[in-house]
Amino acid sequence: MSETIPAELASARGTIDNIDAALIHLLAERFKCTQRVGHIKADLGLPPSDPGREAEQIRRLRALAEDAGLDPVFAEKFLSFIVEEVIRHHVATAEQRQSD
Ligand SMILES: C=C(O[C@@H]1C=C(C(=O)O)C=C[C@H]1O)C(=O)O
Repeated sequence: MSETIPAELASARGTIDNIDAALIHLLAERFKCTQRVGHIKADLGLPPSDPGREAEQIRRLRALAEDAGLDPVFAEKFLSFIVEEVIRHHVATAEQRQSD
């Protein structure tokens, strides 16, 4: 089915695609950084998760979201989704270290 997309819609979608690409690159850099943290923790025998640090991040990101006009509940859910994955990686890194 061929349909003509209005120029304004195509332009908005182009911006969405650019933002999504930026998000993917930002997430990739964040995960490279948390991977380093995972190795440091494994070296030092620190636990994979740090609930105190997470509470501080939630407080900070909720405030940033409110200032930016983003739903703070969504911001917290988004952070928790990412942190859950990071902790899974940290557990795997620690287990790998123990079996080496
Ligand atoms: C990256 C860390 O490990 C975990 C993951 C966090 C994150 O992804 O921001 C924050 C706290 C920790 O539960 C850390 O301790 O800094």
